[in-house]
Amino acid sequence: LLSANGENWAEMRQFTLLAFRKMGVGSGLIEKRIMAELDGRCSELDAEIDKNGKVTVSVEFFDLTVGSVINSLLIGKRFDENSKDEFLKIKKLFDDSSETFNIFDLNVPVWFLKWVVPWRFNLTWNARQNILTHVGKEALERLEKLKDGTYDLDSEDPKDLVDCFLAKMRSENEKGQDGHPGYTMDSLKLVLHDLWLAGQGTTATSLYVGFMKLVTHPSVVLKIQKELLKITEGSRNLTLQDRPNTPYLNATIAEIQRFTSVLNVNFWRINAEEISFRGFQVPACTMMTAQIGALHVNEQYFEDPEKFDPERFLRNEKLLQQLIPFGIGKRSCVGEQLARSELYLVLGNLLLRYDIRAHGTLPTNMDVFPYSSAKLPDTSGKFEFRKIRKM
Ligand code: HEM
Repeated sequence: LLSANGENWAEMRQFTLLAFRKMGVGSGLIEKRIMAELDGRCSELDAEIDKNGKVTVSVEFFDLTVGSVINSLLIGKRFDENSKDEFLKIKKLFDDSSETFNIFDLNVPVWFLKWVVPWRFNLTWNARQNILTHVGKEALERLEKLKDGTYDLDSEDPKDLVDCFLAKMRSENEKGQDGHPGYTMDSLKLVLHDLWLAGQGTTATSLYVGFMKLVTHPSVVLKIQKELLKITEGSRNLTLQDRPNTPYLNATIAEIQRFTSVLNVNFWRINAEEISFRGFQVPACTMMTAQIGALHVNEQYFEDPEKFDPERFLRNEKLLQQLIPFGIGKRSCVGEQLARSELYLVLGNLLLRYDIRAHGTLPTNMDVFPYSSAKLPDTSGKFEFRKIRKM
């Protein structure tokens, strides 16, 4: 999905979007999955609050919440007490490799990286192999169970993406020569790997950066809480159906996404024909990318871009169209709906349930590796959660 092109990419992208829809992305079903995960994580926090009156929360909380949602959507398992260390280990390896992976690695041939800077190549390679092994193990076990008859697929009610893929693989195999050749176990592992990778850090980083901004802007938090209390009367969770009635929360999420601008560069495009752009003649077949992060701090569109100001999106509703955190066009983010649901439900419901403050001094550096492929904030910041109301 991420690095493929042409027919196979198009097939896998279409499959993924369809599979997400079958599993309820874009409907109330995904809300159930997200809220079940959030409730599970919050009950751990509440147990600590019952004992000590407050709990200290680090970036791990967001990593585990988002990681569990994506893991259960892909391979049907959340990260609980027994498996969370495995997740945090894979995450650490991946974070270490992200620090070095940048535009250089995206541009030079793999053989060059392997021979000239093998340590760098191995860092990235090992991190990716770990994710592949983690998601691949589950897929292979499922296939074995299918073969020995101890598991059956329900293509109308798939448990996760592995179920969707295996059902599709079976139906394509049954077509013989006419079946699509892309549905193999190797493809499944790569699709799982790409979705796990793309769906995890992006959303968790946005939530972490969001709370970093919120604790330093208490007036924004008060406005959100007032808005949320008005519609929920403090007696129920916030749901996706509430979105049209929470303009201030929506604007705050937009401002958080503008600030986070997770990806420093978009994925590559190749122009099919020669184009003229601002006086430059760009020949056909040129690799190009857009810097979304640069657009999001462009003063022409976002006045005083360094200021955290959710109300800019309320003063000018058209501004939302200038914000493209998920990219645009045919290679735009396939996880956009899932990510939007997670940001809304997690941010909104945490603010309804807890009084959230900074714990100690917060780091100010929002991009420790400005030349890496993704924005990587200093994640040493911690928060203090105190209970406002039980849900
Ligand atoms: C706040 C969270 C997220 C942000 C900001 C984000 C951002 C992006 C951006 C900017 C792109 C490149 C778009 C382009 O080149 O035009 C992208 C692509 C992609 N994203 Fe996301 N993403 C997020 C969450 C997710 C999630 C949750 C998933 C999956 C579960 C996901 C899967 C992907 C995939 C597979 C692609 C490649 C699509 C393709 O090449 O066809 N993303 N994302």
